[in-house]
Amino acid sequence: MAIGKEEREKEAQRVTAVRGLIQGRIEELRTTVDERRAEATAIGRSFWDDISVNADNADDIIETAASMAQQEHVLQGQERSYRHAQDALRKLQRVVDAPYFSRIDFQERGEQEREKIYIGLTSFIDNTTDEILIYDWRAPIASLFYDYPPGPATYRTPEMDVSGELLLKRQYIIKAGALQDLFDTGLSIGDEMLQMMLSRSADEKMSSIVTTIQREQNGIIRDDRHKVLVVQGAAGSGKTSVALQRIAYLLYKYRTTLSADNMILFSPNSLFSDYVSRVLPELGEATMQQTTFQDYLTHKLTDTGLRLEDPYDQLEFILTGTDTDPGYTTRIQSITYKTSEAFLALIEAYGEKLKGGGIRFLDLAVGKKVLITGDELSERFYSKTSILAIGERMEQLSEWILEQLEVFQADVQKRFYRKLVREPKYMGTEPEMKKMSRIKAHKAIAPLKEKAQKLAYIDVLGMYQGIFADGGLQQELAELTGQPLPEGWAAISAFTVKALEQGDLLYEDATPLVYLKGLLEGQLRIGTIRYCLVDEAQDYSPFHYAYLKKLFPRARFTLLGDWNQGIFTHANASVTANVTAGNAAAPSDTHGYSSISELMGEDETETIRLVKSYRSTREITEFACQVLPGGEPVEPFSRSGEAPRLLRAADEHELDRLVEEAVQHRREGGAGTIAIICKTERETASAHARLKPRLPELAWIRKDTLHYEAGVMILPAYLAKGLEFDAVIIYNAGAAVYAEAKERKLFYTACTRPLHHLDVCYLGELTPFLQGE
Ligand SMILES: Nc1ncnc2c1ncn2[C@@H]1O[C@H](COP(=O)(O)OP(=O)(O)OP(=O)(O)O)[C@@H](O)[C@H]1O
Repeated sequence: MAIGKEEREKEAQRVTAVRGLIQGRIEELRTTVDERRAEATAIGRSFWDDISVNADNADDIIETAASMAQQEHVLQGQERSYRHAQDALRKLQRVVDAPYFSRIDFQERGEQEREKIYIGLTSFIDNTTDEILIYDWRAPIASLFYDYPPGPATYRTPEMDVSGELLLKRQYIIKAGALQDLFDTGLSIGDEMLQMMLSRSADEKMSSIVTTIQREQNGIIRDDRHKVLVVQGAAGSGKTSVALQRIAYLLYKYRTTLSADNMILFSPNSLFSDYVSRVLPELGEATMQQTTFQDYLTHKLTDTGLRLEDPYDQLEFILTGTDTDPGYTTRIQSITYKTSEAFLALIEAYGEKLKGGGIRFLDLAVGKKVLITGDELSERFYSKTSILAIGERMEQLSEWILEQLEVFQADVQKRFYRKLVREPKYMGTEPEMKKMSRIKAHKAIAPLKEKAQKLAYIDVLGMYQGIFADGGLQQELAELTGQPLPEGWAAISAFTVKALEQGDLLYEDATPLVYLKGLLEGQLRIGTIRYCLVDEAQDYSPFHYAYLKKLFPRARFTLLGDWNQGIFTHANASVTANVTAGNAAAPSDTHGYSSISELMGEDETETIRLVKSYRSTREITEFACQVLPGGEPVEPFSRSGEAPRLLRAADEHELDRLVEEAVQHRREGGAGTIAIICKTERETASAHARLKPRLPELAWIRKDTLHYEAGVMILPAYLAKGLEFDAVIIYNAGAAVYAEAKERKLFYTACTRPLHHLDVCYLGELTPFLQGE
């Protein structure tokens, strides 16, 4: 129903009035902030003036201490209230130009009056009337807006469920403090508004979806019943958006007990982290710990001196190699086994066995002089039977080593001193010589102390290598786990030992090594993390999940992925089934999430599907879906656009020309971000070299690129994951490039990146994935 002129006027006046009140509050808060800042600084300055410092007798000392504690308390209080006022000010400054975006009218059952609830990014109360002029979108009642069409509706509060009738649902477009448009919505959250949001151009940074969250998304954002939430969401169904809205929601709901430090979000790469970095500040929340699993591994393995491979290089290997390449099959088998739960069980069995013996210790030496031998350390470690965990025993050993090192240091110092005294050329005074010998002794022993503190005297690498080099140990571990060693074990072992000896730590070895290290060092748990969110969850192996669960024992998990885009799981999925027959841990290509739920504990895991895809036009989504017949269901959003174009080239020269023309065409059509997507880094490099003279502005996105700007860019499909562009040009969708099973999902991922336009260029014959094969 159209909204009458009078009603529009009223709404426009309300916007102006509320804005005026917010502006007034902003002014008040500015003054408060200035005052509190001044007070806090003044207290800091006069801190010592107001304290009676007296240390004549015990009573005076106690009094002085009490006085200091009191002053400090006042100071902390002042600082807190200053920060509080500053936060409030920032929040209001952020919303003053668009104070709210929707309204619902709700009549609670048994009540005569309808309540008008205006919803915005942050709540706002009129100080004189105590009326809530704006509700925070995360308030319990606000969920009515996201969950129901007009009619009967219920929302949940911490105490109870509240039912009633939703009488009106209205949306506003407010810009620069003025009402531009408003409309009432019926069924879902205004198709009109959503259409508008989705028709926009892609940005180089992601935006929040707070004004148009859909019901199924809202359920995930607000879920607090499940310990593990697994979301299988189609490409473009809003998984990343939901993850970020959920973080903001949790920070609001548990604001007295939860801070951003208690949460961690694993993103696929730094480029992606940058892409999503604007959403939380836009929602008024502090950004949180955002990391990649690779960063975590690097941090844990800095001291090993090994060259750590990154997952993209591993993927590049998988994609560019073929079964006929020497060592290819072995590496695939190796990856498969090392990412499985079976290998995790083997490492755990190893950890158990080490309680009784077998830990390898390194000698602690200064230059060639060994101070404590590895054997001595081993003897000491295993001399007493202990009920303590390995990590705790290791800590005790570390303390003992540090004590020994103190003794050595004193000894070394004496020797240095004697040497100086005997040295006729040296004419220093006694205190000078003492000081000098102290410094020298400290310098000599300091690296060993650091080693002891970091437990770097454990030969973790040697022990990990032992799993592959020591036949007796292998058999023992296989028996302990009750699982046979995988197919191709001898070749896998030789291959692993060779890589380690060359100083290379392959990606598939990194997590197991860190895990073994954690078992030995006892530093496996990070108890402060209460929420762990994993985006692109399909790219993590069963080993990763088992590891994350141990790493964050107190955390609730939200794992968001699309097993249609599981390009990393190729090696896990296809071969693990053979290797660990009977072991359900390996994600099968289409049901990865069910095995995750087994891993994380079925009773505590809820799996939710998001099938509606919002990113691309209907034509693009339907086009992409033919690539994966029988894949996860995808339902396109009803936004129409131009059909994807198939552009055939007879030779490479023509291919370059076609791509160039497609770029020009899209640019003339107004596309702001245009991505040329290749299969691999190798293909990207050569395509970039050929296209650059034709397109001088072409930007090459690589795995270490930290952010990108609007414009024309070229990148491999696996880096385009999670990102979106106005127009995508597939560089070469020829049968020579995309034909094998392992390339299918990669191709699908590339096709699902555009918002508005997709051009599929190809050389010679078209990929069978688009010919219904
Ligand atoms: N409720 C919504 N309202 C407005 N836009 C939405 C909504 N849900 C998703 N979108 C938009 O759809 C696009 C895809 O969202 P997002 O990147 O979160 O999806 P995804 O499931 O993580 O995608 P993929 O797995 O393909 O990377 C984004 O532009 C996002 O803003």
